[in-house]
Amino acid sequence: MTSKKVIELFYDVVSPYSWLGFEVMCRYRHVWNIELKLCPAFLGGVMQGSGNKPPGVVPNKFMYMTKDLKRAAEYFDVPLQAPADPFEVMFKKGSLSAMRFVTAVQEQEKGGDKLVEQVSRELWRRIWSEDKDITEAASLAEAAKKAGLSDGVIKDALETAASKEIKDKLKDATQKALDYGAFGFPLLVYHRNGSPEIFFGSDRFELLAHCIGEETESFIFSLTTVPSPFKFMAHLG
Ligand SMILES: N[C@@H](CCC(=O)N[C@@H](CS)C(=O)NCC(=O)O)C(=O)O
Repeated sequence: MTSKKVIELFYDVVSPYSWLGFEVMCRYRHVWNIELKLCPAFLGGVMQGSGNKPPGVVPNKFMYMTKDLKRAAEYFDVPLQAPADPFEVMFKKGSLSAMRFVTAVQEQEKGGDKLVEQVSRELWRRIWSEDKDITEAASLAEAAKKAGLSDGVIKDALETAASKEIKDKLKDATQKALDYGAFGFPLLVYHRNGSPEIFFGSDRFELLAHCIGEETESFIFSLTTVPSPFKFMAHLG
């Protein structure tokens, strides 16, 4: 039995704050005594199921988020840049097919989550760094190829992404987030003695560290010392 504390991370690649939360948790899974479970889900379903509205539809929130994301991306060292038309990207095109694809990759990977981690990161990079499409099959395949998936895995994932099994799996993950009390993403769920405690957003890490018994001070200082993969990848071109 693992002595590690289990933390689930619910996210959607349409959500820029999820990208920040995802990168920080992927870095800290190696520093904290935790087992991180990646839980791809559908933010649109969480919004609908919880009766919430995307923050971007309130003009002042949209303006705040635009600035806040810029400084948070710099702080967390994530190459996040808003697309030219965030409304089209987030609300017209959306992420349903992309999240089904990520779910299909996760299903194929059974047990591990390296491919899910990498393919999620490449999809975020497309939408939230390079202003590229994530709805077409060719776009998903390109992201998966960049993430290091083999042609066979990509072909299978594209085929199964449209199956009832995968659609239901994504629905179940979304419902699970709602059952925990989600109203937005990222959602972190810490299982404290078998009882789930939820944290919303990428700005709750100090509190999470405190709750899981990790040193808050070391977290703050090591924010800049835990290597960001992006610096390393920049050298690779
Ligand atoms: N303060 C949070 C904001 C997170 C956030 O706005 N997430 C969006 C998706 S990108 C959301 O689901 N918002 C729901 C809400 O604000 O009610 C952070 O810094 O991470």
